Amino acid sequence: MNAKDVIIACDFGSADACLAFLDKFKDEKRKPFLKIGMELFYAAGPEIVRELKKRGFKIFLDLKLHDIPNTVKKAMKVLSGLDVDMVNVHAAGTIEMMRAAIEGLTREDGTRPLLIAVTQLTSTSEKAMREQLLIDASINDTIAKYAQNAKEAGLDGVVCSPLEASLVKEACGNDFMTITPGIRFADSKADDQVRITDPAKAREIGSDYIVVGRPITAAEDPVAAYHRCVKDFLAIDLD
Ligand SMILES: O=C(O)c1cc(=O)[nH]c(=O)n1[C@@H]1O[C@H](COP(=O)(O)O)[C@@H](O)[C@H]1O
Repeated sequence: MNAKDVIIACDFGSADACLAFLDKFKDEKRKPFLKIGMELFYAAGPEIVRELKKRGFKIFLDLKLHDIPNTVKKAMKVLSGLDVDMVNVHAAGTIEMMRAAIEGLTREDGTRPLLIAVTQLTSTSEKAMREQLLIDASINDTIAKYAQNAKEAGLDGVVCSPLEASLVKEACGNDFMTITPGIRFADSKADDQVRITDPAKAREIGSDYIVVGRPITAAEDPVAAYHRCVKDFLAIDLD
């Protein structure tokens, strides 16, 4: 069975802001799994990744690569050297691009970080997909197909909304991982997310990892919000 965890999206504009946020978690028994996305990586560079690895955090480096296969392969080789735990690409880059990503990511000793593919962003509605991207298939069929492509390329799983976790498992098997942003507590606002649900429902549908940003980072008490996610998603009481 896949490991399950809550990943905090550290979407901050500087290393200092991120480290100040993480200071709030310094007395926690459970070290949170962290996601570093474009904002923090572009602001603080690889150094913030090294610093957080040195502090013992697991890191999902979310740079959503999407380019020609050769470029993705070479970029992945660089990211692999950062010793992160998980990285991602856009499945829309094709099976060839995803295969190149794995090649670049695989180190000389055969090890590599987990590689997952974004299917359709959780901010995309079926209407936007149809009218702007000219994809006529349903969201569910599109996600199942992109997940199958990712599996065929040899990836470990996909990013999708928690609402689609069970259909990905049906299409690709239980071991194929589902990493699911688009998490909101029933009493929090959706912001720019469209395909959302709460941590308890994500657990019920079968997500392996939930990715939670603003409901934790913008909360009055981020540690309490993290505990709430862990309790609802993992049934572990940290209080
Ligand atoms: O790849 C991702 O992590 C991702 C894919 C996706 O489809 N939707 C999505 O929201 N994300 C990321 O997940 C995080 C969600 O943040 P919040 O909306 O603040 O919880 C952000 O850092 C997004 O970049």
